[in-house]
Amino acid sequence: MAALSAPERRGLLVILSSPSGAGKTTIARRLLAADPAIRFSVSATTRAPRPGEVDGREYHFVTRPAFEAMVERGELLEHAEVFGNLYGSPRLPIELAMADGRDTLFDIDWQGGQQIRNSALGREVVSIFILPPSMAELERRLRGRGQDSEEVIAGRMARSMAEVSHWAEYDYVLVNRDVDETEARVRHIVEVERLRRERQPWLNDFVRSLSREFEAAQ
Ligand SMILES: Nc1ncnc2c1ncn2[C@@H]1O[C@H](COP(=O)(O)OP(=O)(O)OP(=O)(O)O)[C@@H](O)[C@H]1O
Ligand SMILES: Nc1nc2c(ncn2[C@@H]2O[C@H](COP(=O)(O)O)[C@@H](O)[C@H]2O)c(=O)[nH]1
Repeated sequence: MAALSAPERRGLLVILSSPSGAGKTTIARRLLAADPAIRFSVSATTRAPRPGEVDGREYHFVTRPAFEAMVERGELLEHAEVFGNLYGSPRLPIELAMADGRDTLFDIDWQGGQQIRNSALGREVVSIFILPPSMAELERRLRGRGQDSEEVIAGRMARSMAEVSHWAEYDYVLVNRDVDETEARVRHIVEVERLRRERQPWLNDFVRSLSREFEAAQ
């Protein structure tokens, strides 16, 4: 009989969203370092790189016409304008990971989260919204990051409640007070979601084998 080509389990699409500065990139980096079974969806963006950001690692930095051509060719699973720049998740690496039963982590805004949840891949989505402990702390974190001008920080603070207003669309909501605690909670969520029955197709064969063993012992 031909070998089954289906993966042992379906890959998860883990979406992290939050107002800018609440800490999702920090949490995403820690999760990726701790869990080699999960890969990061490197977005395309028209935003300029921040100091230390590397093309192809944090983002694929592209021009607006190049981004628009990707949209035109259907190469992005979702895309949105955020803070005046375009951002989008390349479709091909996500589909390859899913076909292989590997998990993908997204650091995207609510618009992208909504588009992926409403796509054909929506059943595989686990969405997590991260809240700051307070708006004053959010502003402190944006400033403390030391990578954005006062004008950019003011723009992101001005948009923060618009992002927060989508919190109830997410499966899980965490307040990021302590980074170790938030990381641990996100890891627990991923572990538990991997154990959902529908994400373990091999269980059908396994339970059939238990049944055969049971019958043989009668
Ligand atoms: N629990 C925490 N306590 C204190 N500082 C934190 C915590 N989590 C993250 N930070 C700090 O807050 C700043 C913003 O975090 P980060 O860049 O991860 O936010 P973000 O949500 O990814 O923002 P953006 O949407 O702009 O990418 C960073 O300097 C980070 O080190
Ligand atoms: N809809 C999408 N949003 C994205 C994507 N990549 C990042 N983002 C979100 O944009 C803001 C700003 O990010 P920054 O790196 O400029 O601070 C933040 O909320 C990200 O989550 C994407 O592919 N699609």
